[in-house]
Amino acid sequence: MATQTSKNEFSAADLLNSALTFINPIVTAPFSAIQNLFDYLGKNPQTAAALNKTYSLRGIFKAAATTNPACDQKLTIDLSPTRIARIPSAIKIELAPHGLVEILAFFDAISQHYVVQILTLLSTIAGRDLISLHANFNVNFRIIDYTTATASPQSLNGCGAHTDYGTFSIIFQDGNAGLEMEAPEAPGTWVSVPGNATVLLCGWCAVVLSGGKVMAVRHRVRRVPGVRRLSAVLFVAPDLNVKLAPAERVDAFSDPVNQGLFDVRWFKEEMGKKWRYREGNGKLEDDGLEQDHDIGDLIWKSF
Ligand SMILES: O=C(O)CCC(=O)C(=O)O
Ligand SMILES: [Fe+2]
Repeated sequence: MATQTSKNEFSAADLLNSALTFINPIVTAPFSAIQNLFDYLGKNPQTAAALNKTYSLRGIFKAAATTNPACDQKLTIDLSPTRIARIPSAIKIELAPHGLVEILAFFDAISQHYVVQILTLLSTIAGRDLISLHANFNVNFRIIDYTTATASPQSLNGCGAHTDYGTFSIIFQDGNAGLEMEAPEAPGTWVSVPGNATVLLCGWCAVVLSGGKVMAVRHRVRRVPGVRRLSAVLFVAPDLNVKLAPAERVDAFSDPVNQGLFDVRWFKEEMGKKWRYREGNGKLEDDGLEQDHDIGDLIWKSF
């Protein structure tokens, strides 16, 4: 179960024993800059459209929540290094004073401090070197606005239940509660995470690469109608060409996973299809569950 005390530093034992670890981050997330950037793009739809054109494959600023009541009721901005590299300098210069510079500096500081440190701890647990599987810095920096100006103002659904796809994620919150984790010992029971906590949790890739020694935790976000909540998430995943397989055969894993038939690129795409469906068009309550069932079926052996 989760440790309730935040720590400056944490150990492999903390990660091993908790589905979710509370951390006391070296810097706090710049929520006024985050709010500025959302507000600016909301008021300047031409800039938002120009920004999205630069990464049309998956988008950068996703605002479906304001038009489509059937999706998660939030806005997101994805600032992965690949996306940032493609944004023309004119747009970067326009957005710089509206939060972009501060937000990127924050994510840089956080990833420089934590990525290798946490991969080192996870390597101890996994009994294999995970750092070499993360050589290409396959990360995403996401900011999220659980806005009140939403297509479905009464909806409680901010983000449906899911397990992150990658190795680990660090979630920063603005003080407003809403994040919930599923109790590992009582599936279906949701425990709220305090709104001012910063949490570290692991995803599917960590489970598989560690041969099941690292736990991933299902989580979701409930909205409070009328309350705006902001969060910032660092997602860290293995390189896209890494084979999603344990170092040694694990009986509980499916044959394709044990044989190394999937790579991270394929897995991300597979999860992404279901994710986009949910973010864009899905039914509200249960599709996170469905997504996890489908992914669980790929990974675990069926008995
Ligand atoms: O906004 C949050 O607190 C968590 C978001 C999340 O779990 C995700 O985007 O994967
Ligand atoms: Fe998540």
